[in-house]
Amino acid sequence: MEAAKGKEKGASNAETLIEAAAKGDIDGVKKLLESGADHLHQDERGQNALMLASRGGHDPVVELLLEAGTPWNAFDKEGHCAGDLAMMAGHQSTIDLLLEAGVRAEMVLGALERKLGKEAAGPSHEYLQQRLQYDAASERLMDADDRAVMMAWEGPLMEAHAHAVAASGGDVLNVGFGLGLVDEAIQRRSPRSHTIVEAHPDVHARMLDLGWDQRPGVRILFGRWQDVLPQLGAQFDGIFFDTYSEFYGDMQDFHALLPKLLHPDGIYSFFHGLAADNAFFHAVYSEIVKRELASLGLSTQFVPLPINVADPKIWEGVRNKYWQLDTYFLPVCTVADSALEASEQEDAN
Ligand SMILES: C[S@@+](CC[C@H](N)C(=O)[O-])C[C@H]1O[C@@H](n2cnc3c(N)ncnc32)[C@H](O)[C@@H]1O
Repeated sequence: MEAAKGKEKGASNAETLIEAAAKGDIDGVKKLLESGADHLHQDERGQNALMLASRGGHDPVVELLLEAGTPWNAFDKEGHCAGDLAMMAGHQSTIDLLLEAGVRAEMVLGALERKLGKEAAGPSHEYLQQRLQYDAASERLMDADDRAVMMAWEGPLMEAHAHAVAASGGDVLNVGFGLGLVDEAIQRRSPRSHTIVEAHPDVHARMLDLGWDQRPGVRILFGRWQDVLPQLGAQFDGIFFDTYSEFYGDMQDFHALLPKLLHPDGIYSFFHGLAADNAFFHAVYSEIVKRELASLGLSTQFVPLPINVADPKIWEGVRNKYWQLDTYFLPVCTVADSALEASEQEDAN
């Protein structure tokens, strides 16, 4: 009887906490947290106190709940996290608070996972042993599980990536051939040299069938970038990276090669599909990758491009609807002025 009463009181305290958070009642929220109210509790719509405080733009309450340990990344029943609700309501300072919390949490988690070697046995090797299929119109490259490796709707994005990394000619490196969309767009810009790294035997065979090894300035390096790039000893004016079935940790490893691979005046870009099934998670990962590239001496700008892949026909027969958002943030990375100054200073000494 006593236990049941305690449980009832706990539930009603948690509901009161949600109400106080929704109103931005900081004193009420403080008192309820001190009395042990459950800040993880979600109401019938799946919303918790942090989500409601975020929707209302009540920054002091949001800060308090984050400090109390409410996770930034819980979802309500409609699939929205606190950051999505703040974004929908247009509360910029609340978005910034949640973004910072998300970035910090994910960076710590990522570092921990890497330390524990959780990503070591990645799916990449499995992928490289599967048979791939190009459809008749060359609009899709599918793996053996009906997952799309690359789709033609990305054409305009690939054109924009090629423009970013190859507009001024020079020596260009592309990692991952897929449908060859970005490589066609790079070729149209007549680069001095055009190096393509591709690991999958079926894709490599397709490249040879299409005569890519005969194209002007083209050099094909067949193998995983992890194996072929470290010993390359060349610098590029433009680099594009777009692989498949790899972890974020692989991308971090690739980025660690950039100080060697990228010419000081060069431009780096990558397919930015990080956490692309949720707008707020995507923003968190945009910030994480930007900070990590900054630690390698690169400065990143994201160029927003509208994108519309809502038509279900586009995804017919595809198991992985890997894009859900209406804006693509195209990354353009250059060597930061501070990194250039530091290297000039080193040369002078
Ligand atoms: C998404 S597709 C690239 C699409 C390409 N940007 C285009 O414009 O069509 C990814 C490509 O990366 C290749 N790939 C995957 N892992 C790789 C690795 N570790 N090294 C080199 N290529 C890899 C895949 O076989 C695939 O051809």
